Amino acid sequence: MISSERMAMVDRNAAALGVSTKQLMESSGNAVARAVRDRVDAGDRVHLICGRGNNGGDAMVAARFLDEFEVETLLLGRPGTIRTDIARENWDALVASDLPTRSVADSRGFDLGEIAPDLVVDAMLGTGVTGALREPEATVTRRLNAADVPVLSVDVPSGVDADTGEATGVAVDADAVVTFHDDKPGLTGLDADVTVADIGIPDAAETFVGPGDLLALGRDADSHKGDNGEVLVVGGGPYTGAPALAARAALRAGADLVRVACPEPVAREIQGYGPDLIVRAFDGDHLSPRHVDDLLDRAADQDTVVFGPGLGSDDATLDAVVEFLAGYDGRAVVDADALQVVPEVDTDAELICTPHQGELRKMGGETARDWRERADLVTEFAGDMGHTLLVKGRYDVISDGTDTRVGRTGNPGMTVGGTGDVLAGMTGALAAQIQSPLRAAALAAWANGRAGDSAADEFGDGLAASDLPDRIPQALRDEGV
Ligand SMILES: NC(=O)C1=CN([C@@H]2O[C@H](COP(=O)(O)OP(=O)(O)OC[C@H]3O[C@@H](n4cnc5c(N)ncnc54)[C@H](O)[C@@H]3O)[C@@H](O)[C@H]2O)[C@H](O)CC1
Ligand SMILES: [K+]
Repeated sequence: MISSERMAMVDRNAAALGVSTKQLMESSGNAVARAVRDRVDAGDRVHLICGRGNNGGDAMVAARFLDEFEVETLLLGRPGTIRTDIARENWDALVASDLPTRSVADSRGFDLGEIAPDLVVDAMLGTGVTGALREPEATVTRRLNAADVPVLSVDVPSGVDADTGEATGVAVDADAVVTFHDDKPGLTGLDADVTVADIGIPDAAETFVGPGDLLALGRDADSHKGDNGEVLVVGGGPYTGAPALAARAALRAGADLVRVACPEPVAREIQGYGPDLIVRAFDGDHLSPRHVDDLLDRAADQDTVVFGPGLGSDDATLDAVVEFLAGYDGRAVVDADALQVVPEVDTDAELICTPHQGELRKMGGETARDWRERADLVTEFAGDMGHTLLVKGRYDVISDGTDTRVGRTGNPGMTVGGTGDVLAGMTGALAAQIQSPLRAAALAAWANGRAGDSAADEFGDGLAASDLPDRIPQALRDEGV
């Protein structure tokens, strides 16, 4: 089962792996042809009704595979209004091959003819539908539903929302649907005969985080201050640089406001990093239980809290972590020394834990050399814990116990101290902007590795964690393939 949002990410990841959307359309069209052959006999009449998007494109490909039938390909709209290159190229190929095509500017030109065809292929719209069907699709749909002709829908019956199965307006009442790659939630309730066709998308497009996962980071143009998240970093103690690295990474990953709660000596140092960070010191030189109530107040109106960079593992500090998590019910990234107490804490918080493999074992998790084995172990442990895990390694494994992704970016130079703080800060910022903790953590792992790869291009194994934050914006851009 796959959502249309996730399908778009997987499409993009497939393209980045070298399997272009045009190749996927060719496979989709071939799958449509196979579904046609399952329903009608050689010599029968088949009408393909095409929209102006890639759903239409699928049927334009299918038309090349259906020589044994009497096929007509009908485009709803003028060829110049076909919206994608790959659909238009397939339309042009039909015209150039002198295969029977017709295009109608509106529904007046649409009729099923005196003798209705033996099968109509509905390729007007698929996952690209928005709102109630407009003209000419609406009238064509009504005529189709009124006619007594078998209908095979491509990917989704036109007008039906692939995720919900609902239709805002009219929708094609399909007898059969051939959908691609994986079943769609909106198809389960339909009384149509649904076939799922494999269209050659490599599993890697789903398993490995790629540029498609950036689609989770939709940035609406009119977002204003506070929309892209407020992050509180709680860190510092024996280590002063860690909270600053995490905070700068959060800023560079698009958080609007980043506050740092840290011991006084650390605050003085971070103040030196300039005006971008709002620093709130707490007394003493390490986090203790007496600080927890005030921290819970401050955390209450933040989108995410990044807990742990540089806190150290003093007993009082770990007690404070337990008390904070027991009293916190928001979203938090937990990193470094704070991680070891997570399994014992009963919390309503939505946690993203970012251990390396040593810290995972300290939490009671198991790890393995082979990343596939590690992925299974991490998935199981995340499920047991009820939190999202991002386990860092040559291959990062990210899981919420149900879905699991693997990050393959990064390089050995990143074992230098501090890259984990950058990752924690970026995870906090993305988790403040993306609803799914798993998607936020997967994107953070992938972008952190890309920032590290960019730093390694320049500094080799001499890269420092402080080289990473400024490379995050580029790492979060899809430079296309
Ligand atoms: N990996 C895959 O699953 C692949 C799927 N493919 C097919 O691509 C479509 C999605 O194509 P897309 O171009 O994004 O959108 P559609 O063709 O579904 O529809 C867009 C088209 O429809 C118009 N439109 C949108 N809403 C309405 C409306 N309410 N009324 C009228 N017209 C509407 C819009 O203007 C566009 O013209 C997917 O379903 C698969 O069939 C690819 O083949 C590749 C791989
Ligand atoms: K369709």
